[in-house]
This record gives sequence, structure tokens and C-alpha cells, in this order.
Amino acid sequence: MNMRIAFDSRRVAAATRESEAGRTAGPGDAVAPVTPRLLRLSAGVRGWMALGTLMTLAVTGTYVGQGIVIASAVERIFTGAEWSAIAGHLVAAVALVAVRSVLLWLRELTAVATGAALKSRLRRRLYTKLFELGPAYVQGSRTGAVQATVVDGVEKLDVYFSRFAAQFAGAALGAAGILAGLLVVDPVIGLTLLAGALAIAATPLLARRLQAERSSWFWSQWRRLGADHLDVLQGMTTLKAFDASAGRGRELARESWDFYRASIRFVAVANLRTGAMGLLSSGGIALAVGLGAVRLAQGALGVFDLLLVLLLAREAFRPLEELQKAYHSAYPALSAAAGVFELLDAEPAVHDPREPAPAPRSGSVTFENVTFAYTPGRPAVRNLSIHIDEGETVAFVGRSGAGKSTLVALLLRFFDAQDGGITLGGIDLRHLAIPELRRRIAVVAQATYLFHGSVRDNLLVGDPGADQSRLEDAARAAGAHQFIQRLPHGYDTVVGERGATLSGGERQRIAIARALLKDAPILVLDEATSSIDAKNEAEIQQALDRLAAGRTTLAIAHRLSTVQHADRIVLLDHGRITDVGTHAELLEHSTGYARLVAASTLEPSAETRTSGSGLSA
Ligand SMILES: Nc1ncnc2c1ncn2[C@@H]1O[C@H](COP(=O)(O)OP(=O)(O)OP(=O)(O)O)[C@@H](O)[C@H]1O
Repeated sequence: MNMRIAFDSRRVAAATRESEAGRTAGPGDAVAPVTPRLLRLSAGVRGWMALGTLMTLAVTGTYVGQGIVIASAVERIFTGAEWSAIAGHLVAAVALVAVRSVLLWLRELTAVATGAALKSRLRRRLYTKLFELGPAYVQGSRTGAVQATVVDGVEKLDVYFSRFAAQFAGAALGAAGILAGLLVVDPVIGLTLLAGALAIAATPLLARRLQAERSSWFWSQWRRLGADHLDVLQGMTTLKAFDASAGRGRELARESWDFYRASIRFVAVANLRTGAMGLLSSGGIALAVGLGAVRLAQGALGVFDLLLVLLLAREAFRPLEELQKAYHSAYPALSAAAGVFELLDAEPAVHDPREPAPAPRSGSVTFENVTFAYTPGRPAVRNLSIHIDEGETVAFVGRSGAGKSTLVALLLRFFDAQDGGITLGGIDLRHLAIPELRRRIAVVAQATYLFHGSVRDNLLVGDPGADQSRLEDAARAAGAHQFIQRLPHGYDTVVGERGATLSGGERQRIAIARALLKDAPILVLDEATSSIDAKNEAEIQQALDRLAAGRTTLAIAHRLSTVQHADRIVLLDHGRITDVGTHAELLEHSTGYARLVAASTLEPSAETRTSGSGLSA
């Protein structure tokens, strides 16, 4: 079953290696600081970003106004004006400071609003894509790495768009405006400052290659560390049970050290760039003021103009410096964007048909010469054909790895067969709308996934519109009602993450109730009674029989209890059907089946265990 496949560690490990080779950004992978594609991610928040730009321009405007007012006031003081002549200037300067404070506050609010809108849009887009990609993609990726992209990656993009990109135009225009003004005041000083500003603007471009490498490495270490920590948290019980936590802890410590080094290298380059820019900025201002003093001495510049140079030269560089600071914190977004694009570009394993066929009228299922391989050249299902009548119960048995779960994954269209096809009611699955197909199939899986929420929430997954009496009927039929009633808050009791506060059997009963509520014409039972104790197994089996009545049922069976109730049993070996028949027929003529029973791969049911019948055959 899909859940089983998803949590099978050997497969996950293999997929992890594959995904790491393919998904870790290498040096130079980082995207350019501004690319059309990156900017397209801002769709829906551009209005907010434009407002951020205006705010930045307005803030620069207050600095310029303040510079002019102060220069004028100081000039008047030098020329012996009365205090009353500069009182208006002082009031204006204070007012500009106050206006700027309000503007900065509004700019911050705008940035937060931009970020919030961007994050919610982008995450919705990524989750929609993840659902479209389905289990096939999630199996091939590390949960932690996907989480790093969807959670941390999106946070980084927030900084990029709400701080850096939103302020970019404002800062550039503000600096350009001030420089143009200073060019008019004095072309020599203006050109000197322009050269300094261009050098500052060019610094990140020069440092980009160096920083891209560091940033990619930093980000890939981050994703890896996140994935490994999540792995350890999820596998805590296993690590403790095998006394393997110390070894795993050492591995994590080593990875943390790698991450530390990645961070230091990244910050070192970033600081180098910041330092270079600070030097250029201070050097430029000092040169401009020095030149201004010389020009004043030569009589080419008035006192007011020199004061303007003194006060505004700093302002010409300030927006650029602010932008650099924003760029510094937004830079990891460029690597994070690589992960986001990778997810958005991923091709789903299956596609919805353009013009879906009408819903099938019958619940018969036919596999026609189906061949499917996860890895080229290693088919998990080979040229397999079987027709299952509407309402028939067919059990699939076989050794581990025989291909049982793969058949179910193909039926649910998590994957498409490379050869042959599957029909439902005579219609090829590839011609059916995927949601329509999945609505027609209810699954009771071995590893039941319960979501964090109340028992009721988990039951409603089967039928969101079900009322309390339907929930209770289903729970009763699944043998779950009694234990649910005994829970502290009955149906409103919150089950922990993955239903951790319930026993395996209880979880499975909820899964059975959920499938009952879904009331789909096709039922997939994946060793549905495996977590149920012997006392309740017969009871649950009866509930399942009632559930299966009138439905086409595919049962992946490890127990004789399931098998004995099936209309037919299909014996699989290496992806092929080797025998088909009833339990009695197979016991009689199938050596493979007899071997399975003898090897106890098919465990005795509660009935056979207590009656002692059947298994010895
Ligand atoms: N996601 C996957 N990627 C690569 N190979 C896979 C994947 N899932 C299953 N396989 C391989 O396909 C073959 C059939 O696996 P499948 O899970 O269908 O067997 P199964 O009969 O259900 O086994 P079990 O009873 O142990 O669950 C096995 O060789 C298995 O290793």
C-alpha cells in the first residue's frame, strides 16, 4: 500500500541517496539575483511591493529634505542670522524626522503584509503541486528536504521579496535622484560620488560567484540537516530499541559541524562584501567632502553647497547600503528558490486526462498484461492479467516483494503501468479523472495514518458530510464505538500525531470505520486485520465481510482469515501470477501456496488458531 511503501526504510534510504545526488544544489547552481522567473513568483503581491518602493522613496525624500533644511539653517548661522530666522528650519527638520518615523513604521507594516501574502500564496502553490505529484514524488524525496523547501525556503523568499525586491527600485531611484542633484551642485563632486555609487552597486555582482557557491553549499547542508533531524525524531523508538542513538547522534554532530562550517564560510564572504562596500562608501564621502573644501577655497563652491555635499553625500549611499543589508539577508533566498523551482518543475508520475471519460457504471477491475518497474529493467509486476468481477473478493498473496502493494499503487494510479493497462468498469484508468477514480476506492491500510485532531475529524476524512449517527454506525460496524466512548472526550478526543495515543488495533478500527464511511464501490484491504488481537479479529473480519459485500474487494493478505473468505486467491511470485483458485483448490494443487502456508507466511486466523484447523495443510 502507498503508506507502507512510503515508510519502508530500505526504499526510503535508496530514494534518499538518489534524491540527494539529484537535488542538492551544487556550486554555481544559485540563480541570478534577479531573474524573470524569480520575479514571477511575486505574482499577487506586486501591489504591496510597489507600495514598499514608494515608502522607500518617501523615506529617502525626508532625508534629502532634512539635509537641505539643515544646510540652509547652518548657512544662516554662518552669515550671522537671528535665531528667529532659523526657527522655522528647526521645526521643519523635527517634522521631517517625525514623518520619517511614521514612514519607516508604515514601510515595515508593508513589508510584513507583502511577506504574509507572498508566503501564503507560495505555500498554497507548493502544496497544490505536492498533492499533484502525489506519493510517487514524496517517496523519492526526503520529507525533511521537502519541508525545508516549503517552510524555510518560503521564509527566505519572504525576506527577498518583502525587503530586498520591494525596496530595490526605491533605493536605486532615491540614490540616482540625490546624485543627479549633487551633479548639478558641482559636477566634479557629483561624478566622484557617482563613481563610488557605481562601485558599490558592482560589488555584489563581483562577489556573486563566490557567494553563490557558499550559499548553495549552506542551503544544501541546511536541507540535509533538517531532513536528518526529522528522520531521527521519527525513528526515535527504533534508535532506542536498537541502542543506536549514540551512533546516530555522532553522525548528526558531524553534520552539524559541516553546517557550522558552511554558515561561517557563507557569512565570511557576505561580511567581506559588506566591509568592501563600507570602505567604498566612507571613502567616497571623505573624497567628496575633501574636494568640496578645496572647491570652496577656490571659490568654486558656496558654503550652502558645501554643506549640501556634506549632508547629502551620505544620503546618496544610504539607500544602497540599506539595500545591501536587505540583499545580505535575502541572498539565501536565491538558493532556496532553486529548491522551490525544482518542486514546481517536477513532473507528476501520472496526469489527469484532458477530457475524462464518464464515470464507470460497474465496479469490475481488469489488469491486462500489466508490466511496471520502479527502476528500469527491474519489473515489480510482469505481464500480469486478471479480471475481478464486480462484487468479487480477491486476495493477493505471495512472499515479501512479490508485487502485491504495487498492484494497489497501480490501481490507485500513483503510477502508470509501462505496458498494458488497468480498466475499471471497462474504462481505462488513464481516461478517468483521478479524483473520480480515487473516490471510487476505499483503502484500509496496514499502517493507518491518523492525523493530529479528534477521532471525529479522522473519521470525517471518509465522508466530510457524515452526521454523528452515521459516524457511530460506522464505528460500531468497525468495532470501534466502544473504545471511542471510553476515551476521555469520546469522539472529540484528540489523537496525537499519527494517532500515537491509540493502540495499533484501535487505529486500524478507525481506519475501517473511515472506509465504511467512504462507501466506495471498490475496497482495498491491506492486511487490514494485522493489528487486531485474536479476540477481536473474528469480529472485525465479520465487519469487513459486511463491508466487502457487494463491493469489489482486493485484499492483500498475510493471514488465512482473509484468504479463506476470498472468492479467489491469487498467488504472486516476482510480479507474476503463478496460481489462482480458492483456498481449498490451491491447497490441493499449488505447491507454492502450500509452501506459503507451511512457512506460515500466511498466518493462522484467530478462528484457525483457536480451532486448530486448516493451517497444518
Ligand atoms: N518505491 C519503490 N521504489 C523502488 N522499488 C520499489 C518501490 N516499491 C516497491 N519496490 C520494489 O518492487 C517490488 C515489489 O514490491 P511490493 O511492495 O509491491 O511487494 P509486496 O508483495 O507488497 O511486498 P510486502 O509484502 O513486503 O509489502 C519489490 O522488489 C520492491 O523492492
